[in-house]
Amino acid sequence: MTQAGAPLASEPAVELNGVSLRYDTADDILTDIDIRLKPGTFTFLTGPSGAGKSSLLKLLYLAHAPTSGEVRLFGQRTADMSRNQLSALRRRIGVVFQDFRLLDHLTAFENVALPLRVSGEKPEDYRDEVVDLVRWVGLGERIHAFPPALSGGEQQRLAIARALINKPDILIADEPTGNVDPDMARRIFRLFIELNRRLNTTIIIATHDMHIIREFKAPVLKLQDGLLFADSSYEQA
Ligand SMILES: Nc1ncnc2c1ncn2[C@@H]1O[C@H](COP(=O)(O)OP(=O)(O)OP(=O)(O)O)[C@@H](O)[C@H]1O
Repeated sequence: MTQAGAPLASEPAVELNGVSLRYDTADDILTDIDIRLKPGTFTFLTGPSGAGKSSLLKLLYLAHAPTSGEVRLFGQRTADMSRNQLSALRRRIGVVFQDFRLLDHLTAFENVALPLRVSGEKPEDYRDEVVDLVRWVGLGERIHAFPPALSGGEQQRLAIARALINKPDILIADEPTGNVDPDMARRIFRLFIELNRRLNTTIIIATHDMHIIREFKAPVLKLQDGLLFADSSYEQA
């Protein structure tokens, strides 16, 4: 089997083949989903509340395994992987969670640095990189603040910085503008677009926000009753 490493240019970054997901319920939450996303693409995932968006994202960031079908990332079949291989693959995926999951007792700087600290890097080696990233998301003045003292938009941007510190090949964000006003939502999306263009990061964003989808024209995958549809209506906006 291929080891975790740089994606082959010809392989999709994300590939789902006939994926279904059922929790401990009788019915499928997701049914027979096929997705292929090339490296460097930007994709929206939308659909009504309860349609299964978060569940689908969890399959992509390897928090759940599908009930049937296969999930491949960077051309590698994830079902056959050992724990170490899955951990290596997860390090290539940045996730911005719906509820941020920031640690309240750590400063903005420490929250962003945490993934590097956990992987054994020394503060003197990562300090500048963390400061640059915190500035890039517009929180340079708030770098020593603790999350409870930050606004919703500031916490959101801090969660984005933390998801990016490992320079992931894939960024997955679940409703990243759910708690912010339209101006802040636009500002956050500009960061995602810049990241996608500058670093060729593959980006998948679940959102209900049709204004954002229309404004930032990108392919849309729509979930409805557990089925996935490609929606090209953004082209007419
Ligand atoms: N761990 C779980 N165990 C059992 N059922 C679950 C679990 N997680 C989600 N569900 C159910 O799966 C369905 C899809 O939930 P999911 O959170 O994926 O939808 P969503 O489209 O992200 O919704 P929203 O837009 O409201 O966040 C819902 O009916 C939910 O209750």
